Amino acid sequence: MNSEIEKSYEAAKRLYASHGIDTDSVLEKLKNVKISMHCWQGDDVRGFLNRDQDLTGGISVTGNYPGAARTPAELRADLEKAFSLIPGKHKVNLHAIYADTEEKVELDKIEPKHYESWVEWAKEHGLGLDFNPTCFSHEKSSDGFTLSHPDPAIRQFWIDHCKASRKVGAYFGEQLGQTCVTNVWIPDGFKDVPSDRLAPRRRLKDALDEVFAEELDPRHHLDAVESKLFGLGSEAYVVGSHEFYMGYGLQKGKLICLDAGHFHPTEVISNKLSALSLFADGILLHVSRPMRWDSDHVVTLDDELLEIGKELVHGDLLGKTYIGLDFFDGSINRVAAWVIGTRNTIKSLLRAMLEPIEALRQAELAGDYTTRLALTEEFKSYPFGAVWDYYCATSGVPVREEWLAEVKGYERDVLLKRGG
Ligand SMILES: C[C@H](O)[C@H](O)[C@@H](O)C(=O)CO
Ligand SMILES: [Mn+2]
Repeated sequence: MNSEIEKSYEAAKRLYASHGIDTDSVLEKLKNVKISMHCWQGDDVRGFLNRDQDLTGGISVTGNYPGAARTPAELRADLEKAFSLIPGKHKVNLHAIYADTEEKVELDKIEPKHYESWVEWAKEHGLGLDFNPTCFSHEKSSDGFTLSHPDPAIRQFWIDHCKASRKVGAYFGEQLGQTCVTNVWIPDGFKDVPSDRLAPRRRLKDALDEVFAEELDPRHHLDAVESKLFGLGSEAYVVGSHEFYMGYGLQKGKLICLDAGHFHPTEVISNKLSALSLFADGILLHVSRPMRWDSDHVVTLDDELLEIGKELVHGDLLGKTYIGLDFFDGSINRVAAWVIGTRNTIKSLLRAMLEPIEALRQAELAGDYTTRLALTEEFKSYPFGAVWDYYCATSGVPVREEWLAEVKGYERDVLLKRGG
C-alpha cells in the first residue's frame, strides 16, 4: 500500500484514539455492513421482460447518457465493474422485470428458474440478492391501479405476481444463505381528490393478506412494504400511504420500507428511524435523494445522508435495518452513479462510527449544548478521509477519485461500443 495512505491513517488513528475511538475496530464493523445495490440504475428501469413497455407507475428517468445495459449479461458486467470500485461485499436488488429467460413469461407466472442465472452469478461473486415484484410498466397497470384495483380479475393478477415474487425471493435467500428482502411497492393512486379514500385501502389490505398468506422461512426471506406520499399522476392520493403501511407492517410483522424521496419535502426519514425502531421488527431503507419531488437523484454525502448514517450507527439499528438504494439517473454514466451513491452511503456510516458519541451524549444529558455543538462541528474537519482512504486501499478498491479513470476506461472500451 502507498505509504502516504498508511502514514495519514496512523496519524488519524492516533487522533481518534485520543477520543476513545478505535479506527481498526470501526473498519472491522463497517466491513460487515451490506448495501443492496439496485440493478435498475443500470438500464433506466427498463428490465428484460416487456421491454416494449414504457416506464409507468409515476416514476421517471431523464437523460440519455449512452451505454445503458440491454441484456442481463451487460447489466451484470456493469454491476461487477461498479462492485470492483466499492469497498466491502454487498447485495444486488432485482426487480421482477429483470428475469433472464428466453420464455415469454407473464408476471403472475414467474418462477425461480427465470432468475437462475442471477443466482449462479451471485454465488460466483459472493453477493446476496433482494427482490421486488414489478407492479408498473404493464398493460394491466395502465390505469394506475394494481393490488387495490376495483376489478377483481386485475387485482388477482397482481396478487399472483406478488405471491410468485415472494417464492423467487425465498429461493434467492435459501440458495445464497443470505436473507432476501422482497419489497412490495405499488403505484396505486388518484391524480385528483378521490370520493372514496377508504375502499381502495380496504382492497389493498385484503390483497396484501392474500399475498402474504403463505408463511416463508424468515431465515431466507422477509417481506417489506413501501409507502409513498405522491407520484406523477397520483398527486392527490396514494393508496399505500405511510400511515397505511406503518399500520400494516406493525400489525403483520413486515419490514417497513422508508424511501427518502417518499415524504413531504420537509420530512426526512432520518427522523423516523428511532421512532419506528421502537415498534417495528425491521426496517428497509431506500436511500435516495429527492430534489423538490421524488426525483431519485444519485445520493450525495449531504446532511440527510449523514443524519441517516448517524441514526443507524448510534441507534444501534444496523442489525435490524436493510439498506437499499433507490435512484436512477440516465444523464450521467450509470456505473459511476452506482459507485458514487454506494460509496457515499458507506461513507455516511463510517463518518458516524468516527463520532465521539459518548461525549456528545453526556454533554446533551448535562444540558451542555455548547459542547455538543462545538464537538459536532470540530469533528467535521477530523481526518475522516484518511480512514476512508485506508479502508479503500486495504479493501483492494481505488482510493479517492482514482475509480473515475476506471469508469472512463470502461465507458470507452465497453459502454460506448453498445450503441443504441
Ligand atoms: C423501481 C423501484 O422499485 C421504485 O422506485 C420504488 O421503490 C419507488 O421508490 C417508487 O417511487
Ligand atoms: Mn423506493
